[in-house]
Amino acid sequence: MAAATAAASSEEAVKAAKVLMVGAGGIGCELLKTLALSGFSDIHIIDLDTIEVSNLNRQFLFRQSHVGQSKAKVARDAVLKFRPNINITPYHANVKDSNFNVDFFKQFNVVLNGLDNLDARRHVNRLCLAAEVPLVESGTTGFLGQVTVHVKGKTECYECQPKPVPKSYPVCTITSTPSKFVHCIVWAKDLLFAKLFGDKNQGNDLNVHSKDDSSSKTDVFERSVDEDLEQYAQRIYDHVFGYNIEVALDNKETWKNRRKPNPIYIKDALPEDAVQQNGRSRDHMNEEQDPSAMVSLGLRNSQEIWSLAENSRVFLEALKLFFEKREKEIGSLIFDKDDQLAVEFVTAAANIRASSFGIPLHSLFEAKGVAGNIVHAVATTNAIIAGLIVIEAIKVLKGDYQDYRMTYCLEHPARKMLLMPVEPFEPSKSCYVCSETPVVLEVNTKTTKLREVIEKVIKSKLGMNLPLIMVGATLVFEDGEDLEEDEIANYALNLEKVLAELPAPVLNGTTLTVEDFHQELKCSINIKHRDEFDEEKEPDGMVLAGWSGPVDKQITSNGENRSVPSSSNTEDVDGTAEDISAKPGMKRKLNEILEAKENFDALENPSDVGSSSAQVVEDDDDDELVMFDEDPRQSKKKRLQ
Ligand SMILES: Nc1ncnc2c1ncn2[C@@H]1O[C@H](COP(=O)(O)OP(=O)(O)OP(=O)(O)O)[C@@H](O)[C@H]1O
Ligand SMILES: [Zn+2]
Repeated sequence: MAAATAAASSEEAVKAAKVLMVGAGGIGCELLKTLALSGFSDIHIIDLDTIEVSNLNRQFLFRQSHVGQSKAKVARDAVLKFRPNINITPYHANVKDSNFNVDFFKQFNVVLNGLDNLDARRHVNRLCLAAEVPLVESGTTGFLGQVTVHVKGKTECYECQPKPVPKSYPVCTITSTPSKFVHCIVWAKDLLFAKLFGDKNQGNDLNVHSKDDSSSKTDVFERSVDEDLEQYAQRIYDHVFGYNIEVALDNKETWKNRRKPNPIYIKDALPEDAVQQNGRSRDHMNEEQDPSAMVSLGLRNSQEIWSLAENSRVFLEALKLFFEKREKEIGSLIFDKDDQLAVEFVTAAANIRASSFGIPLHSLFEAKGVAGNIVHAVATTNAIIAGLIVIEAIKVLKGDYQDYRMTYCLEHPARKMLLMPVEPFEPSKSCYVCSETPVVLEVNTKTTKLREVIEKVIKSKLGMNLPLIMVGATLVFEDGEDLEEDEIANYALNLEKVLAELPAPVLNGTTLTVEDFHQELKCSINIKHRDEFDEEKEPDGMVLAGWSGPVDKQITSNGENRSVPSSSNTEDVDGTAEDISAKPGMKRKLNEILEAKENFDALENPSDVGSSSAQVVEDDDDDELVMFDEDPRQSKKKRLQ
């Protein structure tokens, strides 16, 4: 649907508009209210989630009695109470569902995002481009926030600019030489928790060897059928905090210039009778309640720092509770900051490890913040951002593209400005999403299987869900539900073939055409053969150039990238608030405007972009502040005229 004519008044434009809101969370609730109060009368809302207790502090359209119900539907009902004559159409669904296709998007004059994850944001960006519907995109992280406008052919799209890569840690720091509490948390969460309760087939760098390795091939983390749970919990404790540290100490070189860790065995941390007594009061626990080590141990204050003994008790108890009360989930658990028992386990494990390495211990509340990459949401920021979304939406509806602004909400006023408007940029000519520019993939075509290219590049980096891959006129792979059996078998064979041996061989100079019909995105990948890759620097064994998307990773190096699972209610790392630092032109402008050092810090660190709970708590003092240098690309970049 074409934007209204430039001559339209704001009021007329608003009245005539049909808008789609994606996300009815922290920003979404504010946005729906502001839209309704601004005169919008045809609003559609998509949100896949149901209301949780933790949403109630800021998602003010929801009440305790709504917990468990669809956010989109409850938000609609709440707003209709004070604006009964408007139309609000809720969809309790994932925006990535195939019925929300290009035709669906085309019915709207503007799309407004109040999302909390990169995956969904990219998807909406692609559909808006395909449907030629303007997108107003937003995100907040604590006090920081931003609203950006994306109009095909006029401004850059959401994916034109690279998003900063979230902080990653070398695996050896995590597994062997932690120096900060966050390193212990990553170890406890991504290695130990994953090893004990997650998918056993997943790679894991946790050292699981025992000294007489040659004789014992068994995984020390496996619980044998007849092993008493008490014994098992103590054995794991002694293995990871005692034995593994002793093994690490054997490597004298490592500790030449570092403080040596102390191995901790359960007998040192807890007197034997305390081990026996542990969790004794559990019998009084309410069976209805979710199992909690804190409850069964009578620990009440999540803001208090537990002693080593208390952490040890929580560790043993939490481990036992997982096996006793949540056995069915073992093998498929993924750490979730809202899973109390998981947070208790990770806090205790991180603290015991921190004790060993002489790192200060932290409370469960703090540990949860670090583990969940939580920056506490600020309702006011969401309200400000929602207001700005509506302001930009009205400009879009009126066709006032000269006046579009990307607006950044800062933590501290600089030259009395708390809201900083910046003119949008033109679309990037090298963006594979909104321009036809091919990307280049350097890969060893003789050893790399098609499956690896699909997983590591096409799905993970290019963000395609259901790709179709052509080499010249030959279709080598297709994903989707409507395939014939022989096609499925044929593609399965191709997946396991190396590129050079595909029915249409992929060699140096070959161009792959990749298409995702659902996203209506088509992209060319030019192949460049390379024999060798640096395992440390290029762990994927392939390098994608001309790609500007972010990578959600927590641990890098020695061959492994670990993805942070992306889901709507976790804190996907993505780019909004930090886009600021990623825009070279903006940097210069910011440099002129901002003086306060805190503003620079604030802009460099936030990571999400989620509308509320966002991201990466990064207190790394060795994190260099990226200074606002002149970027050579800037001279080529033009402001929107
Ligand atoms: N793919 C998607 N389709 C539809 N809605 C989505 C999708 N991804 C995320 N959302 C919705 O976007 C909203 C983002 O809101 P917000 O950041 O406040 O998150 P939240 O899950 O409500 O809160 P928190 O993450 O702090 O617990 C959520 O309501 C979420 O359900
Ligand atoms: Zn683009």
